[in-house]
Amino acid sequence: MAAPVPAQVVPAHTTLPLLIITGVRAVDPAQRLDAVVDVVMEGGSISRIGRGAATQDLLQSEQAMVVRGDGLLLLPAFIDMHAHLREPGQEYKEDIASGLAAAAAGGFAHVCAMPNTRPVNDTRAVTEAMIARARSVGGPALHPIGAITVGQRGQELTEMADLKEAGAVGVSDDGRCVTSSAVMRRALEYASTFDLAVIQHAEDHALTEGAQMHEGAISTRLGLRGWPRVAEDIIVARDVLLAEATGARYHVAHVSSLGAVRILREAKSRGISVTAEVTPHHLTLTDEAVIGYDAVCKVNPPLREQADVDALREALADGTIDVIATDHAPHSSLEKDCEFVEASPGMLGLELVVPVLLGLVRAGNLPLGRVVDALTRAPARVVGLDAPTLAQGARAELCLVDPEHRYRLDPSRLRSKSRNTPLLGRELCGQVCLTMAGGRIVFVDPLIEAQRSAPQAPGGAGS
Ligand SMILES: NC(=O)N[C@@H](CC(=O)O)C(=O)O
Ligand SMILES: [Zn+2]
Repeated sequence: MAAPVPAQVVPAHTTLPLLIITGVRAVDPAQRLDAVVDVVMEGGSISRIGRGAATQDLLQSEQAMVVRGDGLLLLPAFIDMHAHLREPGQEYKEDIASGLAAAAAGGFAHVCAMPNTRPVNDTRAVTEAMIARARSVGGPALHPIGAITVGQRGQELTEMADLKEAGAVGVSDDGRCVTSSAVMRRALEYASTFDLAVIQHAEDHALTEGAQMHEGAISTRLGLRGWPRVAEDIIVARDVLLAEATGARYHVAHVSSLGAVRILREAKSRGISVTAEVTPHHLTLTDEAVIGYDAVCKVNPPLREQADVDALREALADGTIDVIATDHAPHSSLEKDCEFVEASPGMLGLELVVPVLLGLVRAGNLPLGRVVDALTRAPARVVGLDAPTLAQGARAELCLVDPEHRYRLDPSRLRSKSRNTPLLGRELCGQVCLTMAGGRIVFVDPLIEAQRSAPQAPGGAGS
């Protein structure tokens, strides 16, 4: 049955008329799905999913491209609600094209771009320019996040109505904290009239002046100025009170401390409208990584202690932390191959999410379904996007992953323009083989393509 329908014409990149993935383990928390199925995509949408969905007729169709899914995982494509793509203004670190290429290679169909660009994205013009640039590039969709305050200077609110109309999906002064309680209160009130999430970079700057890393035994030993946990906790506590007082939606970026987790848990139990995100690096690394003064491990907020890592994992597992976001923060060798105290904070994230998080799943720290939810439905709710899903009829936005593929991370593999990750040269396990966004293929791993594109049925290799 089910003869192939004529392919719809979809602009840019590739939409295969008939793409079939057979016998793949599909995990989609939106449908409570975790089963081995066939998935049939026609004209960029999922037309059939289930056991035996790939009928002989379909498999033998002239147009069919068949991928054997045995041993692979099929997931809804991810949304990153926190990435720094550096365009406009710092294209030597990253630009929208390289950032979106990195996102596609990482399994993402949607990327939210933080506004700490040059100029700051605090106007309709910058928001529109970023979206236009991303459309011309193709690939994953870009959703700008506008600034909360003009120039991210923490004083005067931006024209949020304009930003929203231009396509911004949230507001943040990320990189800087909105430290004034009065400004934060007005920001929450104003943003809530447009249903924009206010995303806080929680750092009491008065407590972090000159800070290089987490404040603790290791910072003392290394003689580096520390950023104490309480600098994060104070802001989260204050903002929770402001969210309660205003009834507005509040989101904490890159939570790193066990104190912030405790405050968030209590706030949620009292029904306050707060959400939070954690990065893969804060889920896996501690301040011990800084011991060799390697600037690649300098990041804001800083890598903390094992007790914080444990609290973050637990919070993500129980839903106190909603979202996994990369905080992809590319920097060139100019900002990183220098004295630790001179280096800029930040590390890459987009291309490393799958191996890092599968490591946690494999070690029994987090269930796979929760990880997928935190990369899809949870961020979709915060920024108001439709979450990718593997449901029948849905536009194909998915990623195919080889969870057992082992490799050493070679810098030449990275699509990002920058190289600032402590994982370079490390052995990783887990590789994205294929990403689809907006119904189109936006990434195919060349190695895996060669291994897997052999047609299964006569006349099967459509192109
Ligand atoms: N995370 C970082 O260490 N750096 C970010 C800013 C930020 O997210 O605070 C950057 O833009 O480089
Ligand atoms: Zn930040």
